Amino acid sequence: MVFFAWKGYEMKHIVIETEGLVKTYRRYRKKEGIRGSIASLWKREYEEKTAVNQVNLSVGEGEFLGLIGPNGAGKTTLIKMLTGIIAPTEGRIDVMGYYPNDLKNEFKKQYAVVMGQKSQLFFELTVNDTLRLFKEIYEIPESEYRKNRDYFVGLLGVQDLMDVQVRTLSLGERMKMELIVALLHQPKILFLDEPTIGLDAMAARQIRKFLREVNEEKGTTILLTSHYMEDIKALCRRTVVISHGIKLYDGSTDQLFEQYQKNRKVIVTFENPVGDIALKTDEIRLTGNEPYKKVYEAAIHRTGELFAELMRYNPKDILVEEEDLGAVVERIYHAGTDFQRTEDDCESDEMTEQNRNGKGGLS
Ligand SMILES: Nc1ncnc2c1ncn2[C@@H]1O[C@H](COP(=O)(O)OP(=O)(O)OP(=O)(O)O)[C@@H](O)[C@H]1O
Repeated sequence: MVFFAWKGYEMKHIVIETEGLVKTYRRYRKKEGIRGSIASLWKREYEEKTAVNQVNLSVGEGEFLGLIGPNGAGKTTLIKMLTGIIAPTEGRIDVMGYYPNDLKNEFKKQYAVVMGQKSQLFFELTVNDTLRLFKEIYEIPESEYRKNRDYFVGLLGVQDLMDVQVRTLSLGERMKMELIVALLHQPKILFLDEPTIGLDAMAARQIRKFLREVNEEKGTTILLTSHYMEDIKALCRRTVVISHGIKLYDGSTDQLFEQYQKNRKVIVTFENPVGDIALKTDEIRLTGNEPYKKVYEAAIHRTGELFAELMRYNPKDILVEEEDLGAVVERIYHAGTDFQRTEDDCESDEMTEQNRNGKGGLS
């Protein structure tokens, strides 16, 4: 694989380091139907799935790192290894001087993990009681607890929700509470797996603002996975892209989008029904066509032209979204293999070596 050096970041004290990290799962496979069930009583068939494959990663203290990749890329598996939930199959892993899967208490007190799809709150308790419970679990002294609670509650503006039962919170409110609970003990590293999943634009924006502030003010190292390019663009100076468990890119987020994001998604709605508005170019494609709504995929440099055309139809609203992650990942993947074919020289050898050392760039 190929690599270009990324000079945009000076690595400070390293808090996460992996070398040749591999996780292979073994899962049971059963053929369909009763015959399959009976056959499996005698002979069980297993398949192996390498979810994370030879990943080298170094994360400096205070970094806000994005981790992106399509479904099944291995992001959650990587986070589970970094937080000690599962042990790696191979490779070296060091998080703040610990081997995470030893699950030492001192280690567990220094990080927090928030998974958008799983809650660690107690649904029957009120928010206040839930926070108190976590104070006890993490053995946080009273004054520190009050100071941290007031700071985070104030920052997210959720003072009015402290006495309500967790089960009555909306999705966005619940995610805010998950973040407060996770940060109460002032962890050095915060792992976030899809924290804005399912949230409306307003709640997602508030959470992004909050996370930026926590990273800047408290110096918390944050590792964020998200399917939303907006999250990554707004928050992470550096991004790692993985696909099929392999690290494809490790470097500047700006550079990633400049080089590999070619299109924008444009969604336009109308008061009155409108027929086809197709532009005669491959660079602006109509991908959704309903009487009151059209969806386009347009090359970034041609969006102006598209807007001009749409304005002629008196649109109610025009929304511009980032391109889907899958297309960007595919482009990175092909860029890597094309480059490898044409520039098989000393420079790329040297770069590949640097990449093995986990120092960043297209791998
Ligand atoms: N416990 C498990 N046993 C067997 N295979 C697993 C297990 N957990 C995950 N996998 C497989 O490993 C691969 C990586 O899964 P993982 O959940 O890490 O991906 P992901 O990048 O987080 O995906 P998503 O974005 O969909 O959450 C997938 O192919 C998945 O089916």
